Amino acid sequence: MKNLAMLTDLYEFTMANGYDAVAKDKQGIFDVFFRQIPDNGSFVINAGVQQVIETVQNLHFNDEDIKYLQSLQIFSADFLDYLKDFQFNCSITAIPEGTPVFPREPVMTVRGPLIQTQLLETFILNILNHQSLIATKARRITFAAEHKPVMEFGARRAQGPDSAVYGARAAVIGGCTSTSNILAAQMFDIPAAGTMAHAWVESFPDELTAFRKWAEIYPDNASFLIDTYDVLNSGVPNAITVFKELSQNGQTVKGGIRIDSGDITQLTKKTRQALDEAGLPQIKITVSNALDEEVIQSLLNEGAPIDNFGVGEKLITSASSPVLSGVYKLAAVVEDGQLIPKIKVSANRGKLTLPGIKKTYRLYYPQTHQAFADVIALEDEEITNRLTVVDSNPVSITKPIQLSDFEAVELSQPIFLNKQVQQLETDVFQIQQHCREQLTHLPKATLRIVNPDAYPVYITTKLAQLQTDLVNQNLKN
Ligand SMILES: Nc1ncnc2c1ncn2[C@@H]1O[C@H](COP(=O)(O)OP(=O)(O)OP(=O)(O)O)[C@@H](O)[C@H]1O
Ligand SMILES: O=P(O)(O)OC[C@H]1O[C@H](OP(=O)(O)OP(=O)(O)O)[C@H](O)[C@@H]1O
Ligand SMILES: O=C(O)c1cccnc1
Repeated sequence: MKNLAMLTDLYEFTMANGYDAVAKDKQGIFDVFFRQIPDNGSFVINAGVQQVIETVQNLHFNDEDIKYLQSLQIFSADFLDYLKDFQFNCSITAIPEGTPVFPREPVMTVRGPLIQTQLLETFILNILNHQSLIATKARRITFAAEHKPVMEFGARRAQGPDSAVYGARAAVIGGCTSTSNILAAQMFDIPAAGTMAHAWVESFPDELTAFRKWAEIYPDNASFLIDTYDVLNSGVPNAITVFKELSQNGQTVKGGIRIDSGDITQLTKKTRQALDEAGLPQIKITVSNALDEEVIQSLLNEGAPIDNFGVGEKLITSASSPVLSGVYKLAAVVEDGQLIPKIKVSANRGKLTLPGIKKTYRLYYPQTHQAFADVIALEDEEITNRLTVVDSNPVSITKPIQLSDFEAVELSQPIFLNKQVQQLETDVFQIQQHCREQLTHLPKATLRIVNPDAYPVYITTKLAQLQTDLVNQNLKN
């Protein structure tokens, strides 16, 4: 992971410089959370924690950085010395990657010297917002694909190299099975997959020769792109001819075809029929062309016989909902050993923050192990089997609710403590498996991609009281 120490907004540096001058010993506790879910979904798939940890482990300011900051002529010599000898000294708890998370739940909490916690804001949000956005989109797309393999094809349309590489990682967390992006495949141990481009077909005098040459080089698993000229009148018959030539020695040939334009339902139905009639039922059909969860759902509803999907631009850019506005908010400071909860009260009541150090619990029915709500509590609260809670959404006006007979599982884990990485799953397919497993416990109506049911996220009455007290106190000041 690159050193992202300088990937921060100027105001983080000016505040850190100020803390160095007037609040050197103060500690800060910051929470990362989301308020709104992309595509009117009901949850986000948490992703990017590993890259945050790799970044903080490698955080330093080199001579060039110090020289540049000095040239701005706004930072004290003391602060620049502090940066020169920067020793990362914060602790981080986080909800594991792949976990579905809901609005207002702290997905990551950073605690440490205010000077440091402040400097981390921008790159932490940059990493978590990006990867969680793409993992969430990938979950929608792979859910629509009904567990047929989805290959990530987006590198060429991603918004820059990092988005291609880390987007491919996030896409796998959200459910993709492979990527065409060789760098991401190499870095994260993801199967590399692909077919061929129109250029291969065009580079030969005719399509049949193009397929034959490809089959000579890749006889064990040839995948032909059949829409360069005419799918049904040229692509399909030529592919069948070459598959038959390949199987002349009596072996069952493995392979596939890809269709990348036109009405995919009609073309795949006719292609499937022709392949089956030619005795080639094992040949797989892959489709691509600006696919997303809506198109995929529509194709499968129409009964299109598709084995694999290749999905690029709409996935890697989360085109239908390209922003995840996760935020990093101060929840408390520690001054002279005393914890002081903090709150942001803005004109927009929806932006009211949750003060104090908190824990998030997922509540399950003990018999079915189905999750029915999450609760955010203050860290020292005991979550017993009887609990009075209120809606966590500050704009909703509802009465307190009694919850009983549940199993509560805390979602966050210590990830980085005493300069050491604690529990951190790094295998992307293990993370994908965790995601899949977690989703099986959520209500079916919450998983829907169109108009999903909102999943309840509550706060304890103690936390609600602290929030109200701090609002009143701050309005008085
Ligand atoms: N049966 C279908 N139902 C819903 N959407 C479909 C269906 N078949 C194709 N699509 C989608 O419709 C969109 C437009 O398809 P079309 O073939 O017109 O694309 P195009 O980009 O104009 O073609 P080309 O890639 O050849 O330039 C694509 O997103 C494609 O995936
Ligand atoms: O459509 P996506 O979901 O991004 O999938 C990847 C696209 O990339 C390739 O297209 P190419 O770059 O050759 O462009 P074209 O299909 O628009 O001609 C491929 O043939 C797919 O159409
Ligand atoms: O291998 C493929 O078929 C592929 C790879 C990237 C983009 N479009 C298609």
